[in-house]
Amino acid sequence: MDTPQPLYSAESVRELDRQTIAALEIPSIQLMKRAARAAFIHLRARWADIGRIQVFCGGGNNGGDGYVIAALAAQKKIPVTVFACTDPELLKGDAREAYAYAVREGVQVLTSLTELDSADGNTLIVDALLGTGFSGELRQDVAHAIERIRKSPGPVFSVDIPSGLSADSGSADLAVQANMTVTFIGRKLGLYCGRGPALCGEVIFADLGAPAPIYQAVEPLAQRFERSSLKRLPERAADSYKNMFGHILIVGGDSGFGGAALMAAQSSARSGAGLISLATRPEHLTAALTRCPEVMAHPVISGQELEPLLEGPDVIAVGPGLGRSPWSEQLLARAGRAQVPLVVDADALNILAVGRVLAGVKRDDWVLTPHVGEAARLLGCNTAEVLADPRAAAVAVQQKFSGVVILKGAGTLIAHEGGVDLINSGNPGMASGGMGDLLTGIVAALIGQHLPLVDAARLAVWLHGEAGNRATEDGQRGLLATDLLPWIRRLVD
Ligand SMILES: NC(=O)C1=CN([C@@H]2O[C@H](COP(=O)(O)OP(=O)(O)OC[C@H]3O[C@@H](n4cnc5c(N)ncnc54)[C@H](O)[C@@H]3O)[C@@H](O)[C@H]2O)[C@@H](O)CC1
Ligand SMILES: [K+]
Repeated sequence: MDTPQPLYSAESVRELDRQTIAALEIPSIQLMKRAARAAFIHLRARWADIGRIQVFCGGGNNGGDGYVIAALAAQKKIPVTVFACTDPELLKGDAREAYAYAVREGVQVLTSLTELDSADGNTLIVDALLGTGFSGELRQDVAHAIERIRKSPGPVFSVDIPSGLSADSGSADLAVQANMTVTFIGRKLGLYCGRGPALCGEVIFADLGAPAPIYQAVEPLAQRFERSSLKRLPERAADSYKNMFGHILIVGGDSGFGGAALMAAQSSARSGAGLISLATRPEHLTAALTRCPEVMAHPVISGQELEPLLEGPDVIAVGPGLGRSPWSEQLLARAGRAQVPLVVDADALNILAVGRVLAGVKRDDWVLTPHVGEAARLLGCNTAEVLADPRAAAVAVQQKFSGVVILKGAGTLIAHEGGVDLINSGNPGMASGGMGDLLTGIVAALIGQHLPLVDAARLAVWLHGEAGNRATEDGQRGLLATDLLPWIRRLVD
């Protein structure tokens, strides 16, 4: 198993920069030149035949990287122009030195956007306006430069991070939309969550030769798990029997929402659960048994009828299609008292947020799976606040309710007692009804097969996204949640 990738804050990467310079015993301008060379190599590999380059430079060291890249392009006889967003006279330190280097190499530096030729499809834009030093509201002059980059028809290459994207949170108002981002020394969390995955294009990491021991001393914000770093289910013994792999009870499916509970049951089944029960409105029984006869479907018209069903299962997943009616509240209240691990999703989270049911309850043995809207309700804030810092929101939900919190998104965050994990899998085709119900069923099935809660959450998020990717052979639009089921089965072993 590989170790996960650490994801850092801007402040931590600055510390890594300092430690790298000290450990390598080189002047800081040399590290800047390394960064620019690494960026230039990737840029040339991707756009070997580009006609010309326009480099947009800011007033800090990210701009400094840009000036060095411009100098390297000039050395290779690629037509290159710099737009200096900050008057070069105002540059300091390494950035000033980098500017002088570009001028020595004959690079034309313009200080007004009106003087800059319009970019065409054969113009590569190098975005070196803002890196890890960006904070607060965008200044007008930089905003104009970003708008200009966004209008250019050709490819865009971002140095370290797309300008306007927050390295710490992945939030952005106005930001550069890149085709490729080469990021230095430490991976920034913001590249992988929130708006990051949509803005960065392909992300390439260049460690610039930073020695491995420096990473020990700096705390990351999160750990990124990929397929190779996930704990998997063990092989099954030849003499296995169904009771070894967990009995899952799915509770949900109020009138009008029967499909959600059924899909959670189906995804549990396809993730290897030994036995599956479904507690739902009587009107959904025939459809459930027709679609998935392996499921033991039970009609419940009140919380009382749920009571005997709570005796058998090893894991209970409550929420898919649960609704918010008195029936829904009764079911959540009963399910929430069961002494087995719980997976809590969808309307169960919305009911929890209101606080009439399970008020003040914290459990170490539950997994909460909110999307951004549900997380906002759980925290009593609005979705914009969650989007402004999804990691902080995931941590806040975890602190309020304990257990494991899966905050779903383009970069899904998993907050637990040991820290925060991030998993990028899936695609925009998965923005359709029923996808969350599948995830709930997968998490429950993996817990039922004895993975610790955090490992179950990680593997489930990856499986879910990867199944979504595999299922897009026929396109992303029109992808249905149930299209993922065969893929979940193929990937779970
Ligand atoms: N420190 C080092 O050792 C290295 C740094 N490198 C580069 O340096 C970058 C960090 O450099 P800096 O710390 O100088 O910071 P940046 O260059 O990322 O940002 C500072 C600049 O952004 C402007 N700025 C900040 N907030 C703004 C806002 N809200 N609106 C508009 N403008 C704003 C500041 O006025 C300043 O001009 C990294 O991202 C990386 O690209 C690389 O050269 C590798 C080595
Ligand atoms: K940048």
